[in-house]
Amino acid sequence: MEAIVHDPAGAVIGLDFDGTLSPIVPDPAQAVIHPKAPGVLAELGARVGAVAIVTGRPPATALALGPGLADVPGLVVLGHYGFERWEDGRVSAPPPPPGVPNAEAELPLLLESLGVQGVRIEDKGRAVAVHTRRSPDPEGALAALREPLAKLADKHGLVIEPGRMVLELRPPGMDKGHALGLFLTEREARSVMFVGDDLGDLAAFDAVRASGLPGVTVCSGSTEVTALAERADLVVDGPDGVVRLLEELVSAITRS
Ligand SMILES: O=P(O)(O)OC[C@H]1O[C@H](O[C@H]2O[C@H](CO)[C@@H](O)[C@H](O)[C@H]2O)[C@H](O)[C@@H](O)[C@@H]1O
Repeated sequence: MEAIVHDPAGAVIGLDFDGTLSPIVPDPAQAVIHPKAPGVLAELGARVGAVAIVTGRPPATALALGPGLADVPGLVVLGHYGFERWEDGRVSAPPPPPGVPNAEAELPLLLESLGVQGVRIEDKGRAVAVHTRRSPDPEGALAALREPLAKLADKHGLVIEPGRMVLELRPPGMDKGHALGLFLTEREARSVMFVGDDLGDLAAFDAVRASGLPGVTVCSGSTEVTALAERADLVVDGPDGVVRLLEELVSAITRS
């Protein structure tokens, strides 16, 4: 943290979206960014080298669920685990993989045959997520789906990304660690902080360590996922705690 405060122009601040900047809610479409997050990110964006949101969401969705984010100075959104990039109002991305619509077409019949209740499909364009949070038995449904969805993903050249009451079928070849590592190199970062809450963020924690830069990994803590807290330098209390930490960081940079 000291390196970030003393040389903010060299710092990259990476943040996950759901569970980190946006509190977890039952319906993914109803998620909304913490009301104080866009403001504090704007303060930060004006002071550090770069602020990047690294998320499993498509960038357009993260921006729609985060009104005000588009005004954060220099913000970059690395969405779809890094496959899609939003910057200066423009999205760049490789062509969408054909495996996703094919797998998605098979999902309704597969879910029916498994008899799991209350499971929701989220069409994400270049990925498809199967959510169990609103099932009567979210953990049980997740366990019942793990193997059949892994087989379906494999059949269509996709991989499974596990998360908080969700299994996502997405193309291989990218993760948050790779995305963050490339971004740190591109920006010639001299320090880094990454904040996340879910299993997909572990790769970004690894990228912080692998960069060899002075870096800090922060877990947006929850009772749902404990693996991240065990690996983090710092654990804060969910999105409220993340916002407080960012406010403290802005104050420390301003004072120094
Ligand atoms: O990388 P992230 O920004 O953390 O995105 C990961 C997934 O987040 C979303 O699902 C999660 O948040 C939902 C809304 O709070 C919640 O209902 C769900 O249980 C969580 O898993 C999103 O819907 C997925 O597409 C993202 O991949």
